[in-house]
Amino acid sequence: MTRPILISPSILSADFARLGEEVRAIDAAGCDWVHIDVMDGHFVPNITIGPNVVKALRPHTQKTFDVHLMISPVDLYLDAFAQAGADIITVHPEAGPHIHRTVQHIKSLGVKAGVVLNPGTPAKMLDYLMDDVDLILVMSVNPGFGGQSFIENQLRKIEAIRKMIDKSGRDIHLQVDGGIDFTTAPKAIAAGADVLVAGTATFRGGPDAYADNIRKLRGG
Ligand SMILES: O=C(CO)[C@@H](O)[C@H](O)COP(=O)(O)O
Ligand SMILES: [Fe+2]
Repeated sequence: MTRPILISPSILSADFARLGEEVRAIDAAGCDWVHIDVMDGHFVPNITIGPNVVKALRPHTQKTFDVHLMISPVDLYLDAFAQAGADIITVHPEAGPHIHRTVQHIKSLGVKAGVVLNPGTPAKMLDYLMDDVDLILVMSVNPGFGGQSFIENQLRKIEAIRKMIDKSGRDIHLQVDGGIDFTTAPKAIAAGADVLVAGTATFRGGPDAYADNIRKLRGG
């Protein structure tokens, strides 16, 4: 089955001194979504941005803001990211005590809810979330940094989750994040992913290269 492939560039690899311009540039270059990595220096060993920056970026594009929260405890900050303009909020089950409650909370804010699995987290933990999630994200690196190498055995997890989604009959995006480039993108798509996050591979070469990079990642 062929499904549309969406590209969500991670702005972690953008020039942070010119973030608004960078978001406009990837929008003009044909990205589908904008992936925003939020890190707290506690859940992951890196610190990035908070809701104020998301809010400041919101006027620069109308594309979907795909916000990947790597913060713990996560529940305290869901409202702030929704108010800042997130369209999708994706959370790690390890970042709070009650993942089912966290998913309901996100949905109650009128935002789509994603759940993200670290490389060591099994697909099985999704069993009782399939009725509620809008997106499942498979991390193909350990979270915290851009520019890491794709962990090949996550392809098996993507295949397993694709089967779970098809069986559910629900419209759930299957996203993959980490080490996605022109070699690994086709493997992730073949395994069943329909949304590719790519930081390094989108922003490599500067603004003149973004459109080409996005087109190649999509398989065009
Ligand atoms: O969430 C993360 C890392 O924790 C990612 O979104 C990275 O930002 C992806 O970067 P590349 O591997 O594509 O460079
Ligand atoms: Fe991410």
